[in-house]
Amino acid sequence: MLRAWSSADVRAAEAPLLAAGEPLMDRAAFALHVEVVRLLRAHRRERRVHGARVVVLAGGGANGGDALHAGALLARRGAAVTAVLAGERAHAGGLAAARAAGVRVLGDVAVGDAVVGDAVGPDDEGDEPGPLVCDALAGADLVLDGLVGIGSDGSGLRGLARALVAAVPTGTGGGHRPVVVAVDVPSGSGVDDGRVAGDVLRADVTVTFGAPKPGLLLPPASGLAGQVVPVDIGLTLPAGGVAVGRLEGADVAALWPVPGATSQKYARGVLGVVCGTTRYPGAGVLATSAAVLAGVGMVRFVDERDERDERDERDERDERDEREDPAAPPRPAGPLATAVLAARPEVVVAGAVGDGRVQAWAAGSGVDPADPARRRDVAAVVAAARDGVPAVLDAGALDLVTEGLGAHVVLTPHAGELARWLADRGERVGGVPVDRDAVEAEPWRWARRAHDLSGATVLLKGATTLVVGAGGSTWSQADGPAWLATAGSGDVLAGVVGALLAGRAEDVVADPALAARLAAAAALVHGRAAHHATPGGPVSALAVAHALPAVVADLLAQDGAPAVRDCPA
Ligand SMILES: NC(=O)C1=CN([C@@H]2O[C@H](COP(=O)(O)OP(=O)(O)OC[C@H]3O[C@@H](n4cnc5c(N)ncnc54)[C@H](OP(=O)(O)O)[C@@H]3O)[C@@H](O)[C@H]2O)[C@@H](O)CC1
Ligand SMILES: Nc1ncnc2c1ncn2[C@@H]1O[C@H](COP(=O)(O)OP(=O)(O)O)[C@@H](O)[C@H]1O
Ligand SMILES: [K+]
Repeated sequence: MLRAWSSADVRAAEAPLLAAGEPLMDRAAFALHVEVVRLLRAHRRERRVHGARVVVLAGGGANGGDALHAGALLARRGAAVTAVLAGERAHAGGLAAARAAGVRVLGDVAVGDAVVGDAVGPDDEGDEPGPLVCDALAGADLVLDGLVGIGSDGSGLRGLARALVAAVPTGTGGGHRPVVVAVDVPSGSGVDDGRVAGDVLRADVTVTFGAPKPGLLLPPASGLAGQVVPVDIGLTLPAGGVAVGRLEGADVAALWPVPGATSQKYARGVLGVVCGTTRYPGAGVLATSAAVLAGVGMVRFVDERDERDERDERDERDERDEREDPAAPPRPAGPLATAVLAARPEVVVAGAVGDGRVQAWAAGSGVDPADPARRRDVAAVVAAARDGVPAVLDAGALDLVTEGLGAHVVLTPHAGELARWLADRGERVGGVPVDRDAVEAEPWRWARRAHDLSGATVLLKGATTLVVGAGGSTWSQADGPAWLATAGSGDVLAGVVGALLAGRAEDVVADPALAARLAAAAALVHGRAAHHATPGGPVSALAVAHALPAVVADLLAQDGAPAVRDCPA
């Protein structure tokens, strides 16, 4: 499990060690330079550090200090290092180390009595990089982004720092692009909330100290961090203070409901499904297939009834009452259930919500809000969920969700659906109703808001899927390829979430916080199934469902014990 702590927790953990004179910055810089050495060896044709051209972008705080110290270590190993000072001051120790190691320093900042360099800013403001800086960036093998770390307020870089980021070659059109290593965090990104305001240099690797920060796991900032490499600098972080977590394979294996030798299908969990309509049966097929293939004990699929069916049933019941005959004859499957049975013959068809017991529900995928009969079934599921039955509510069930649900209920909107749900409840940003762009700019904020308003666990789908559960506990999963953005893949996810809720229903009722971990586990398996179905290529939703058994088997075949990859390790 990867866990992120807030910058406040990291600072609090640093404070006593700094007071005791522990060389935290030396540890950070040493680990940073080791990672840069690895990258240079991997990326340079010459496979060595000697002669590599490295540019250090250094802000005026300790983040710049880390970068300058690492630059000094690289220079001592023969790299040609140029440091560009972006602040009105520079980290004195880092600058001294860099100069002593032969780093070329460009910048206009005053350090002590001396003015260092003259390479920045042909204009009066000094916030345009000069030609020496641009040349260094154009020829760099690797750029270290040490402009600002956890000292940033996330409102966007300013001044020369912003201009330097804009001057780093992006490689568009096949041009040269240096490897970019972010120091602690990509400079200027929202360290604690994942916001991105203004330009942030996209990193290939972020070397982060003490613990990952939430912004490295939270979109949109997480999309700019590249590979996150946590470095242990000896901090002790508060055990209960994790701001955001990310499950890994072993954690999911430990959560997965696995039958024992004496298990039977009912005890393993029955999932009731109200997904799809006669007009759009696909969602019924996909959600049901996914639940079966994720290993649920049994699926009870609630068939769609139109008004004529309901009239016939009423007449038939009245006739039975007259005959005093209590036994209802089995109802033939309608067109929707027939389509589902054709794909999954093991499914049991029910005539209505409440016909037969279930441990959990999956409802709403592929249900059109304008379809009154199906919506009544969905509403019955929402009522059951309100009464305490674990449930996953998707798409066409979301607008029936109001406040006061518990965290045993998992909502699975995408950004557009979440925005609509919030806007319908009067949520506004900048004076206008919340829209998809607002949710995509601050997905954590709005997923938490939806959790606060509904009481439910909220799984917000996207390239990175966020889950906010009881007490605001947050999981961030980025396990699937972009090919997973294909019609019907959300229906598959609903089926997987449902299978897990059914398989662990008793545990979820006892501890609703578990629902968020199960939902995150479902997202991981869903993403991996897409990779597994067609490695590197396009994937259909049904193929994702069909890959589930193999992915689950792979996970379970690994050591089932959760590997807590904590930081410090
Ligand atoms: N203490 C230690 O031993 C250890 C610390 N560690 C490291 O310290 C980092 C935290 O250092 P920190 O607290 O000095 O803050 P930091 O992130 O450098 O930012 C302050 C500087 O940024 C500037 N700046 C701010 N906003 C800006 C903007 N929008 N646009 C442009 N500039 C902006 C601000 O400028 P000013 O506002 O002063 O003009 C100031 O110069 C942490 O992330 C980790 O890397 C690790 O090595 C572990 C050991
Ligand atoms: N760029 C992406 N990379 C990886 N996964 C994605 C990406 N975009 C969307 N997804 C995933 O694809 C699924 C799409 O679900 P959804 O939007 O409900 O589609 P549908 O309604 O067609 O089933 C979600 O699980 C989401 O997390
Ligand atoms: K940085």
